[in-house]
Amino acid sequence: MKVIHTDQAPAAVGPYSQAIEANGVLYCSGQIAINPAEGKIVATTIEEQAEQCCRNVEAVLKEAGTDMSHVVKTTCFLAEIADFKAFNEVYAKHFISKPARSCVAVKDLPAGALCEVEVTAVL
Ligand SMILES: CC(=[NH2+])C(=O)[O-]
Repeated sequence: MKVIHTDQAPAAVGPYSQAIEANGVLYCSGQIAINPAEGKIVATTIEEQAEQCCRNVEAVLKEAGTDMSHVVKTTCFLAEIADFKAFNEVYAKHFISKPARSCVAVKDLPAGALCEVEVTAVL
């Protein structure tokens, strides 16, 4: 088991690692739209936040030596299901290989985020 950490993605906001590699699988924690340089969410719209989430995911994958094309499953959380279409438009630009996905709306997300993206990748 190996802990993955990069300063190019936000530091954890709770007791978890950015990702854990185990048996050839990379389990990534959910990414909210924290800008790693600012240490806080600066994006305001769902499109901007989805973009930042995807960039954060990409940074963690890169640190682990992989990329979006190796993602096999994602779980996406939205604070508002009304954002589904706008979220999808940004998401689709990043997850070209269309991994399996579950997308749900939840009551609240950490730090008041509008969305969160969690991925699992095969190394
Ligand atoms: C943001 C996140 N992944 C968490 O567990 O709070």
